[in-house]
Amino acid sequence: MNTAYIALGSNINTRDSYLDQAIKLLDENKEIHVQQHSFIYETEPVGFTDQENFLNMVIEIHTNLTPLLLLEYCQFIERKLGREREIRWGPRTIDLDILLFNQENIKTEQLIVPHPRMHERAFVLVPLKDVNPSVNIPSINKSVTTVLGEVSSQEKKG
Ligand SMILES: Nc1nc2nc(S)n(CCO)c2c(=O)[nH]1
Repeated sequence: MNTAYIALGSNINTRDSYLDQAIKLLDENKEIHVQQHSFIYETEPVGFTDQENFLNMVIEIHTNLTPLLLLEYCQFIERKLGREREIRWGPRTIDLDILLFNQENIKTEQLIVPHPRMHERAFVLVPLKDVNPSVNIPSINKSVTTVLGEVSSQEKKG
């Protein structure tokens, strides 16, 4: 059994509903068991800032799927929930990013794990610590507490 952490985000329309639907679809897969989920955070967009605020969260799953099969299923959920990839960093109904897969380092065309930008994303690190306060993030170049120390207070929802 593998343990993986997935970051979810949405900033279009009924954001809460998209998060709920994505978690439901993950749990409906008999090879995926959602173990825990974080609080839901309202966060200002980083990167491409000319867009609506996001709702972000992180979940822990147990799965027998390989990393690439898990990625394929996450992409299936994004398509099913109407993810348009018009603007690369633009608004999205739902976004699922595989953050960690066991303690593995994975580097393929389709998938890099640990997620390459998770180290600088408070909207990922804060909910990740909700789910597993002592999670080890391989090759982090900044202590999580340092990044968290920089985090302005974020509104907790849910
Ligand atoms: N706050 C926030 N900003 C973001 N910018 C991008 S791109 N994204 C999508 C992440 O893959 C986000 C996000 O999920 N939350």
